Amino acid sequence: MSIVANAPNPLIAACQMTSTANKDQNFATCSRLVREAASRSACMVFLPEAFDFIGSSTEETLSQAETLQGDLIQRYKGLARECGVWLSLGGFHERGNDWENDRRIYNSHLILDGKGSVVSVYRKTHLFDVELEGRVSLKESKFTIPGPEIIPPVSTPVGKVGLEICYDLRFPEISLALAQEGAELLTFPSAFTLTTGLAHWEVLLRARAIETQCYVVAAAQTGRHNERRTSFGHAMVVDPWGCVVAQCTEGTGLCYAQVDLQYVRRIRQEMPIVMHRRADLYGKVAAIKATPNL
Ligand SMILES: O=C(O)CNC(=O)[C@H](CS)NC(=O)CCC(=O)C(=O)O
Repeated sequence: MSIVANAPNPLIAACQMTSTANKDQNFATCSRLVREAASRSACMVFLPEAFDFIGSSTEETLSQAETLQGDLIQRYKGLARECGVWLSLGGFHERGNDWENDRRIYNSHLILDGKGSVVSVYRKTHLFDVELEGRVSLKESKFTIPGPEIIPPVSTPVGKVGLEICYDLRFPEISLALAQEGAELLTFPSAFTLTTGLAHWEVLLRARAIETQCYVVAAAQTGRHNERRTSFGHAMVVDPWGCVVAQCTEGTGLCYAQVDLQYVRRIRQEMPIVMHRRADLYGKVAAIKATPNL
């Protein structure tokens, strides 16, 4: 144990919640969680994908989408300012550029600073189009535009934060790219399905932490959102050695972790995997193209 009284490592909080279609109710839940984290001196709070709402149909989802200038983000800006905390708003249903014509959205992850300014926006690049017979059927691309780019890590009071969302977790290339650009923490705000979460959630998060030597912060949706959607939960923080250092219990709540950037540096020094990478060999893997449906 090394809790140094005069030089505490900054504290972060990862949230877990059950969004419904009711935006006001979800905001009330999130603002309670953020206030609680702030009262315990967390300096950055991470909210999950779809912290704004989870609709029970495509129509309901689209009808509630807003722009970054809309009322909801305005309210979150006020919350960040009032509490003086940085916020990761992981997975906002953002109206796309050509909304009037195509009614399509982005799945957007925003970072707000402690004054309430938007300092970064990442739009989810890998969309969840998955059909597991009798268990999972989601086609995100039906109403979502894939983000065009990876966003460089953002400097925050807890370190350089790389932005991802949920299903991005399954594509190690984006995590490696963010680590290469200097990320010290990777974020995966999520709404993992129960089926895939049981099988894959923790092992994927720990793998991304170990291979990038980053902290991994994964806020999560949990429980039953409507008659058709249930999420896995298990919001957690993993340290750069792959240890789960915080995890939420059942239901709505938070878990806390201290971020030790010295530890990141030490692990990278002791096991310099970046130096050992054989980039000369992997070209073919990175270049694999999607093949048409089998
Ligand atoms: O639909 C919304 O409103 C918000 N978006 C989501 O919940 C997204 C797309 S449907 N969910 C996932 O990516 C689950 C990934 C997953 O479960 C896995 O990779 O196994």
